[in-house]
Amino acid sequence: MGSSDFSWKLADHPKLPKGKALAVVVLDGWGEASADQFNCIHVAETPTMDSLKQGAPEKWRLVRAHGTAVGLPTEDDMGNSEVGHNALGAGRIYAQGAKLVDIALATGKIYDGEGFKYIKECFDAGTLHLIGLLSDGGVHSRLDQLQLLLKGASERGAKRIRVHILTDGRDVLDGSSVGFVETLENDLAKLREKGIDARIASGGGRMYVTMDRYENDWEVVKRGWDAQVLGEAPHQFKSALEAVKKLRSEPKASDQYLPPFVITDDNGKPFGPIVDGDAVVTFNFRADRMTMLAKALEYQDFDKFDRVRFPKIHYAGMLQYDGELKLPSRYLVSPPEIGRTSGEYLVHNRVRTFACSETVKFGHVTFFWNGNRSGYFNQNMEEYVEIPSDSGITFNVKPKMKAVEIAEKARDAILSRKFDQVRVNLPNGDMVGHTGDIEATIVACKAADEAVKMILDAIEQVGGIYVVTADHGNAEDMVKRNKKGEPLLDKAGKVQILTSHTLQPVPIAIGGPGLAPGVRFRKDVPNGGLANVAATVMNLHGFEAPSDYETTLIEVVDN
Ligand SMILES: O=C(O)[C@@H](CO)OP(=O)(O)O
Ligand SMILES: [Mn+2]
Ligand SMILES: [Mn+2]
Repeated sequence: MGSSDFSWKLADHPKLPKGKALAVVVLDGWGEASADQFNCIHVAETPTMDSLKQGAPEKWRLVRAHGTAVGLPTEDDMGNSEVGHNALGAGRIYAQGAKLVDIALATGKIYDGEGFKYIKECFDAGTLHLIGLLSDGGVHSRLDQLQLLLKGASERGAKRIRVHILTDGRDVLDGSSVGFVETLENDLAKLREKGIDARIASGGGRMYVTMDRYENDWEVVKRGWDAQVLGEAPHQFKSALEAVKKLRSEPKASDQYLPPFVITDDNGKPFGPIVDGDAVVTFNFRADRMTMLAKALEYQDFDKFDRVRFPKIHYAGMLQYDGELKLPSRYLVSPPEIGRTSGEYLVHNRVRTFACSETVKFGHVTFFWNGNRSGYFNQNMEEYVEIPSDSGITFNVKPKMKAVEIAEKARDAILSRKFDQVRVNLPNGDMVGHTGDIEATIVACKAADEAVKMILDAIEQVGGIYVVTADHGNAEDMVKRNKKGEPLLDKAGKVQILTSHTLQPVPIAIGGPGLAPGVRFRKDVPNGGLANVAATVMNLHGFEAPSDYETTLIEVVDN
């Protein structure tokens, strides 16, 4: 399509009417898996979702939510919120950050770009700091990419390198941090043999240090800043391996929540504070949990916490994390250019939109949904409501989270008749699933199901339509399994709890009194994935989807 003949105007759907209130409900971390005691969705009372499933195959089906269906490098890559909501909102499959970084590293293009050149300017006199999530989870970052970057930077003149690690345990098994630190320590020792002064300088668990999101709790970022930039932390160790082993031995310790630590020399002096003249790369490719640190590293004017020092550094992100804010301004790899998202089209076609979640997932139905773009397309047509999340807790303590509050907001928005689309994310299955607490996750799934019920009841009242789906799996499988699907046991004979997302497909259900007779799921899109949902939603608003969108999942048959 040439830019001259481009139009935001969507063609009318030949059969489906406009003007029906449409609820789009995304259950975060709600996949479909076989029914056993580790499937919390199965164990929980979920009468609403169960009744939707009765509509199969015409009104309920499964869609793919992992791997290449959402633009990830391989079919072994579990789904995640960023790629899931990107696909749901954009209606097309983009090579995502993980893959783009792989390509840039494999071709060496990463080193030819403006971002790396900017970083390299500090290599003679300064230190190169690499900050990010240390695991092979592939959701926010990947160890092999860090390894390649270390190699590439050292071959291109970096003489002094400091890695600031964030331990995972959320996209990978809890306890795996020890192995990842060992691997990295070995790599850095090899660099030292080559005369490069390379070390781990600081660390902490991702959920307690640095990787907050959507400004839920700036204290998390501050803890990281103190360790990474100021070289100050409540714990000092001589090595990172000693640090994670020792801190993990505390009661109730977990990789996700390790306290911040710095590595010091024999005199107790931290190895790697960030100072004037240094270069910094945040090596996560995923946006949401690096945006806050990116602001702290980049913005001259900043009042979220006292930075104490604001070093003059050359900072680049692995990717640009926010396309609207252009943050960070320097980056090593260009992000996927996710344009012409369904949200933008619908606004241009007078579809009034309401979007809501609680803080920890708020950006999922706004920022991710709109292609990693913050803010409104058109303030007069859209309203985004954020319900403050609890902060400073792990969500197994309050597994109901704000499900009722989100559902109430959605209900009120639907009943107000001011909106054509009411879109929500219900976080429970995912956020509680990540804690690995099975009892709490069962409570979480029930709460999410009750919230769906409230929203569907409101749709019933206004004669509307609903689309209920999910972004990827999590709560439907809480245990690590062997190839035969049997739970794996650890050395002590206990099942290995799975805190991560899964490779499972997710359900999608359509219905409501406003759904035109004869609308049903097509049979000829058997491999349909999340990217097929946008065209489906556009149809239900009475429009044809743009021709380059992934095909719709529905058809209208004459009864
Ligand atoms: O919490 C997160 O950052 C990820 C897991 O790493 O979960 P989600 O993709 O569901 O946001
Ligand atoms: Mn998610
Ligand atoms: Mn998750």
